[in-house]
Amino acid sequence: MAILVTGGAGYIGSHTVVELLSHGEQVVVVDSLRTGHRSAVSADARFYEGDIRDAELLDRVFGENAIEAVIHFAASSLVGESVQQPLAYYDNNLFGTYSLVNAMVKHGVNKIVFSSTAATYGEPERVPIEEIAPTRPESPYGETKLAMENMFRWCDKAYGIKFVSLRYFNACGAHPDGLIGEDHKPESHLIPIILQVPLGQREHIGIYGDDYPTEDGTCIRDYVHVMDLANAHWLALQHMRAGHSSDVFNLGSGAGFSVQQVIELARSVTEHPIPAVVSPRRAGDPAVLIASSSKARSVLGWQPRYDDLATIIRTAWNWHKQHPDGYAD
Ligand SMILES: NC(=O)c1ccc[n+]([C@@H]2O[C@H](COP(=O)([O-])OP(=O)(O)OC[C@H]3O[C@@H](n4cnc5c(N)ncnc54)[C@H](O)[C@@H]3O)[C@@H](O)[C@H]2O)c1
Ligand SMILES: O=c1ccn([C@@H]2O[C@H](COP(=O)(O)OP(=O)(O)O[C@H]3O[C@H](CO)[C@H](O)[C@H](O)[C@H]3O)[C@@H](O)[C@H]2O)c(=O)[nH]1
Repeated sequence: MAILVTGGAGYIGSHTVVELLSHGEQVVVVDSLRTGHRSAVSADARFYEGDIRDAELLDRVFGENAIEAVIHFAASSLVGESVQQPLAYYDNNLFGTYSLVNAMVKHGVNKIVFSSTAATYGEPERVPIEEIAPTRPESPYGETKLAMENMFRWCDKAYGIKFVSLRYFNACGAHPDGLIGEDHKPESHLIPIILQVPLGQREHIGIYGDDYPTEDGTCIRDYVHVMDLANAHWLALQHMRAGHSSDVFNLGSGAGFSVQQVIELARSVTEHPIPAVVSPRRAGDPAVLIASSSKARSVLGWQPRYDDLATIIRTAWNWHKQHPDGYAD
C-alpha cells in the first residue's frame, strides 16, 4: 500500500516524502507545481503532475495505486494574499480538499493527515497556545484551514474517515543533506529572506514593526525545523494505524524568538553583518505566537531533534548557499 502526498513537491511536502521513504513507505505525489518544484520530489516517489480539484486525475491516481492513507499539504498559504484574494483561497483550499475527500470516499480510503496552521487561532489570549484555545482566524487563509478541519470532523462522523490535523507554527530550515530546502518565489518567510542578504540578493532585511508589546518591540514566533514537522507526519500515520480516534495537534518548538533575535542568530551563523531597517507593521501579524506542543509529545511521542534555532538556521544557510537561486526548475 502507498501513501498519497498532495503538495509533495512543496517545501514541507518534499521533506515529508523523504522522511516517509526513509521509513520504507511507498509514496505517490500529486502536485500542480504552482508553487512546488519537480526536482524537489525524490526519484523514489511516483509523481503525478496535476491539480487536486481535477476529479478525473484523482480517480486515475486512486485507481492506479493502492492508497492506504493521504497526507494533504496542497494549499495556498500566504496570509496577505488571502486577504486580497479570498475566493482563490476558498477555491484552492476548501474546494481542493472537498475534491480530495470526495475521491477518498469513492475509493474507500479512510485516513488523512492534514496541514493546519497556527493561523487558525488568530490573536491568542495566552501563550503558549494549547489546542483547546479559541480559534478566531484573522485571515481567509486561517479561516479556510479551520473550515477544512471542520470538514474532516463531519466526514469522520459520516464516512468514518480518520484525520490528524497538525497545526504548524513557523516551519523553517532544510534537510541536513543540503539537497532539498525552501524555495518560494516570491519568498515571504523571515529566515530565507534574511539569508538573501548574505547571498547578495538584497541589501537589508526589513523588520515589520518594532512597536509590538514585546521586549525588543519585534514580533515573537515559534520556529520549528521542517524535518521535525516531517517526522510528526510519520508519527501521525502510526497513530492512525494504531486505530486511535481523530485529533488535532500543535507543532512548534515551544520557544519564542523575536525578529531581532532571529536576525542576530543569522548574523552569527553566516558571519555577515546583515543590515536591518525597520519598516511599518505588516497587517494581520499577531505580536506573539508560541505553541504548546506537549500534546504531540505525549500522545504522538514527538521529540523534535532540532531544538536550537542557530542549528536550524545553519541547515537553511547550507541549502541556500548551495542553491542561491533555488531549484533549477
Ligand atoms: N510554511 C509554513 O510555515 C506553514 C505553516 C503552517 C501551515 N503550513 C501549511 O503547510 C502546507 C505546506 O506548506 P509549504 O510551506 O510547504 O507550501 P508550498 O507552497 O511550498 O507547498 C504547497 C504545494 O502544494 C502544491 N499545490 C497547491 N495547490 C495545489 C492543488 N490545488 N493541487 C495540487 N497541488 C497543489 C504546490 O504546487 C506546492 O508544491 C500548506 O498547506 C500550508 O498551508 C505551512
Ligand atoms: O521580511 C520580513 C518577513 C517577516 N517578518 C516578520 O517575521 C515574522 C515571521 O514571519 P513569516 O512570514 O516568516 O511567518 P508568519 O508568522 O507570518 O506565518 C507563518 O506561520 C503562520 C502561523 O504562525 C502561518 O501558518 C503561515 O502560513 C506561515 O507562513 C513575522 O513577525 C513577520 O512580521 C519581517 O519582519 N520581515
